Amino acid sequence: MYEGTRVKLIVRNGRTLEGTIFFVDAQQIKLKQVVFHDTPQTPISELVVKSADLKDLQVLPPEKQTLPAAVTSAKPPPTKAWASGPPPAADPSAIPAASASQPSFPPLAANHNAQSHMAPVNHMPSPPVQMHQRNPGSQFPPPPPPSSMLMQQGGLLMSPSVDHRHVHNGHAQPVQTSSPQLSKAAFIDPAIVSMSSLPPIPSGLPVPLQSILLASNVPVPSSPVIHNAPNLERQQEMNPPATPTEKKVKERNGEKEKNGDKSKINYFNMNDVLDSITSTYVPNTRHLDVGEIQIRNPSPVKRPANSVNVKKVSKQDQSTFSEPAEAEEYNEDFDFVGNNAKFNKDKVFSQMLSEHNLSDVPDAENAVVPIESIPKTQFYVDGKVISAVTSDQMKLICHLSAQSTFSQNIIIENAARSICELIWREYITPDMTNPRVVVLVGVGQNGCVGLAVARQLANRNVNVIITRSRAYQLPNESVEQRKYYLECKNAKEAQIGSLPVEKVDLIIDALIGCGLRGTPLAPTSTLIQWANANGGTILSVDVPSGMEATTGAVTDLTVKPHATVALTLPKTGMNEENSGVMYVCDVGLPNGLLSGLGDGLAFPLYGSSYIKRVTC
Ligand SMILES: NC(=O)C1=CN([C@@H]2O[C@H](COP(=O)(O)OP(=O)(O)OC[C@H]3O[C@@H](n4cnc5c(N)ncnc54)[C@H](O)[C@@H]3O)[C@@H](O)[C@H]2O)[C@H](O)CC1
Ligand SMILES: [K+]
Repeated sequence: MYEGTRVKLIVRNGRTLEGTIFFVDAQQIKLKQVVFHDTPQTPISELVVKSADLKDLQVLPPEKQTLPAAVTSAKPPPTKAWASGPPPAADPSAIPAASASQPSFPPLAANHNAQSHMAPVNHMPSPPVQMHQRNPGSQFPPPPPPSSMLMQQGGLLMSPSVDHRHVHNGHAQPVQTSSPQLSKAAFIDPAIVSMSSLPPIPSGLPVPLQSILLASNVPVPSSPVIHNAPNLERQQEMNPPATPTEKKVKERNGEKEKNGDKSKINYFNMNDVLDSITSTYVPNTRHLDVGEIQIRNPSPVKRPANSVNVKKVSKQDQSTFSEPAEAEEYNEDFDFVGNNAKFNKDKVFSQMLSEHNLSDVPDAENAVVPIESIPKTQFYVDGKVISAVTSDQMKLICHLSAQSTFSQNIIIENAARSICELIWREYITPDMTNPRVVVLVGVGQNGCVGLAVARQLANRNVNVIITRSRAYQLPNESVEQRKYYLECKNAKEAQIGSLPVEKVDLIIDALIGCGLRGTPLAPTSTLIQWANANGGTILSVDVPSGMEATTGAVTDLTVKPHATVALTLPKTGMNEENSGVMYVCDVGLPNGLLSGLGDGLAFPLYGSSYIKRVTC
């Protein structure tokens, strides 16, 4: 039943994504139509999230079952940089049009100071409701408010007061009263329950399902989940025959008892849970036969007599507790939110087991996308969060700088100087005699930076050879930068076929940056293969050539660098496996120009250095 359900996940690296479930089992949730909230312009058609990588899961209401509209605005107009060479020949693996859409810059954090470009304090992933509120331009419209929706008012998280005693069509209907009150719910968003706040999952149960369960476990005051307890009673009266899962559960409970373990696994109907969540979000929908959510040792709490947020626990409600008690004990105000952690989660897992016989699940290991390869929007410099950008966002940065009166050659020079700072510190050291450096130069702006690095090194008597992937066809910065380089006394340029076979000391990979389209074609691919085979230390400019900057996707025709210096900001696809040691460098773009990108980006605090180490 949950196949086709659209869900919102928070994964281990703190990122939020939405997708439609098409398969779920103990190890994984397979999603299609996946959109990361921070990179909505780059939807991913299929994604497998390992259970171990899940932090939270929320089932979205039916209104959100469709993929957010793709950004259809025109791609950035061609810049001088893009005119630097014709696109590669038709390539079936070319990046689809969607990735060329106008990038957007969602805010990174509420406390980010855009004007000063100060790195914000690290923050926890925001619950969806708050995220929508913070990002009015978001392509994700907020869902209809759940009864417990949090509201942000005056910097405090507020929960609207809800009186559930109103009844419509025979069902309790939440009615929001006028004055929001600060409530306990302010600190627990029932729509997305933090797993860390809940007790450990019993062993032997399918781990990813805990998220579904936790997400569905919305014991907010007067939740329809609780209201439908009578249905459970009816169900129990009917005493249906035990399902295979139920049998398994009984067996396990038997074993537990034998081993002196008093805890019990309970049986749960997952479909009902998911339905119930939907009904929590969507007013006027039927309330469902969900009464099996159980609370262990629920504790009554006293509330002020005049509180409108009071919910009496009825006798019916008690059947939802795993250890039902005498009616009197609960016939008073009950703190459902406070008792959140006591709800029994196990039943859901058991039901899921029955629907997906785990022994039938194919070995999905190969299909699993490690969470590390999911694009990251945050990295760290000196312990502070900095943003990462997709290739489209980077193109927008390049476009803005190209459109401004600020000279491209200044950016190129700054990038090269910053990279040289690292080279002199780490890669060409005084103990080296006559170090040999090969600079692989592409036809775009990435190549320009390589040419400027080559000049800086040649000026200091380093034995430099450049090799271009292609001759330049238009007058542009590439032509200018090559001319400047060739004006150095000891400048050398080699044809592709005459590159040294013996190991060189350093290879500067400046073939392709964010302008990659599809798998590298010859002769660029030949240069990539040469670099990987040479054995010399490779330093990539901006991104390893041949790597898709947004996703980090690599092929056999991707440079495998020892280190990568990202220009301006790291790219979302970067990690230490595909990029080596990661650095980010200041290219000196005026910060007023960058503020035109919106206030969502956090830049490194460079201090006296122009290049900084980046960590995940
Ligand atoms: N503000 C900054 O940080 C700046 C960064 N810059 C760097 O410029 C690149 C983007 O420049 P662009 O010219 O758009 O693209 P590339 O240099 O990455 O290369 C495009 C070039 O590559 C060829 N190409 C594309 N795909 C293939 C392929 N599959 N096979 C072979 N060749 C391919 C194509 O012909 C294009 O011409 C950015 O990443 C930074 O590194 C700038 O310095 C400006 C400021
Ligand atoms: K590169």
